[in-house]
Amino acid sequence: MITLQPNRQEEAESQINGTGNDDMEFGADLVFRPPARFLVDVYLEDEDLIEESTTHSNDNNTNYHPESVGGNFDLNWLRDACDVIVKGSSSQLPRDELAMAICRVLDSEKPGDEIAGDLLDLVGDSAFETVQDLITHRKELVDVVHHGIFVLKSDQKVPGSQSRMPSYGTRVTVQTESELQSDKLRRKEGKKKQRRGTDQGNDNELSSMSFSSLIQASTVKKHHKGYEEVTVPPTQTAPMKPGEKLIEIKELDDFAQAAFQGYKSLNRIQSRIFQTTYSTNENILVCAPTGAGKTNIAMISVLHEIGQHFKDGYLHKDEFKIVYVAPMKALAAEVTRTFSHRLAPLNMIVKELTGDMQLAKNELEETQMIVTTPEKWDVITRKSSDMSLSVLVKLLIIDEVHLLNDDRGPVIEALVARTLRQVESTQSMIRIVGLSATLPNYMEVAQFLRVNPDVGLFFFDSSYRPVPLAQQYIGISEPNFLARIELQNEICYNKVVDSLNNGYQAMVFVHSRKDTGKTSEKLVELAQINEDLELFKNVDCYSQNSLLDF
Ligand SMILES: Nc1ncnc2c1ncn2[C@@H]1O[C@H](COP(=O)(O)OP(=O)(O)OP(=O)(O)O)[C@@H](O)[C@H]1O
Repeated sequence: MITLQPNRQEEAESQINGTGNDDMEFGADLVFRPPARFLVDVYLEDEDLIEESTTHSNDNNTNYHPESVGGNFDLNWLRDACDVIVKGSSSQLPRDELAMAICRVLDSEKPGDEIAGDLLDLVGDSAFETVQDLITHRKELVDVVHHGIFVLKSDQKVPGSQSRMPSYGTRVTVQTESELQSDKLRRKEGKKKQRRGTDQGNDNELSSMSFSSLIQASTVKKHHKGYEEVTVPPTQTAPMKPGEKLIEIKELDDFAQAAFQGYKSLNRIQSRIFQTTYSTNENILVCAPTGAGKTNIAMISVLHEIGQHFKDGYLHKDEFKIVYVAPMKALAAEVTRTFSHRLAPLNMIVKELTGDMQLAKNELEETQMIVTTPEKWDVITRKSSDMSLSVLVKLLIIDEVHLLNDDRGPVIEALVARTLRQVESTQSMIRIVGLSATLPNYMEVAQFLRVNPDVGLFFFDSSYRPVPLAQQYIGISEPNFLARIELQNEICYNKVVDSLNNGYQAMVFVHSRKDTGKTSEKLVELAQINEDLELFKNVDCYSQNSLLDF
């Protein structure tokens, strides 16, 4: 049985990211609980193989729709969904025509509730659940469509570049009933748009493209001799919302500005969480992609705590302690350095307390911010005999809280539980700030940290990355060991050269010190053979090691 119920995560996300219920897209608050799923094994570049490897558990049953592979709602998922619909005869259009028509509807400027009708017209009532998915994942799909258009357009701009799709013979314009229907639909959409006087932009581009070229352009898998390359395109940056602005450092209190020397403004994520983090005592959980600037979020919460103890222009340092739990000793050392340096103008003493760095009793007393690891803080707080330290803790920052799901989870869980018990038994306030990478179950983690999801939960997906991230994965299938290493070095060399030619730098990580020497020798050898040595010269600093010194 299919159950539709309000999706708490979507609901929370819309609140979190600042869209009120009024702006919520139709269907965004509904979650699909799937019936028994069937698997779709997708091989991206080879059409024949796709046909062979796409398996359905029940071809006669049209009342189901494909689950996304690995949670990705991309053009491959759309093609599979259309395949199911076409096989179930609920659409007159052939699969790719249907997929393209859906792309055009999704890419239109209409709001969610309006496109629902258009989508149902296209796919038929029996594919209602697919329409739900299309609306819920509209942004992801539109992003890949735009990426495909971009790739196709840039291919066309390269002089002499060949079309990615082979062309077969002459085009014959014999139209079937379904093609006529598709043309009619396109004309209807065009007329509607013209009437509205809207810019046809991508829509025109989409009309002149075939779905197969679009899917190829946004293809994630390429097959080369001896290896495969999987490309994950970058997620488009979420546009600024109306009224959204970056908070300038000069707007902060004077003492807070001292900790942000060298910064001009908070970034988007920091600006979004600023009010709750700096002006309230709410527990917070921030889930954001790597490199999003979570250290500064911790800093804002530290500054809030400092602000609480600034009285008559004097910081009452003996009234409070801040504990920062970092997942590893090396990170604890780095955090200690950063905070120590940045909080020095406020006379704050920041010390590391880990297995490597012990603190004497008097050192602990004069420290305001303790940077520790989960295990160390667990040991310290377990000693109920010595509560003098923990009673002074007013702020507990837990970095990388997603490790709750890891081996270290039970330790983090224990220290959070102990903190919460202390809050209850002493009726004193200890604010908890959780920082994490993007978590799928952020609602549960928020609940565990006693974060009010309406106020203190902030979830930012990869569209909020300050620098969009494109990823390429290469899998070498060459079975012979030596040939594999040879090929690996060649691929590495080509990637490095591409990067340097584009004006970027490149960093190569290998497994061991020995491999470092070997790999750099190989890169130099290849640079000599290809007469690329100039590219590897370190023009900025001759004295430092360059690849050619190896
Ligand atoms: N407001 C800002 N303005 C300019 N640069 C910033 C700002 N905030 C952070 N950065 C820079 O962004 C980079 C990433 O920040 P940070 O290391 O805090 O990210 P993170 O989210 O903690 O990443 P990770 O998940 O890898 O730990 C750093 O180089 C930092 O100096």
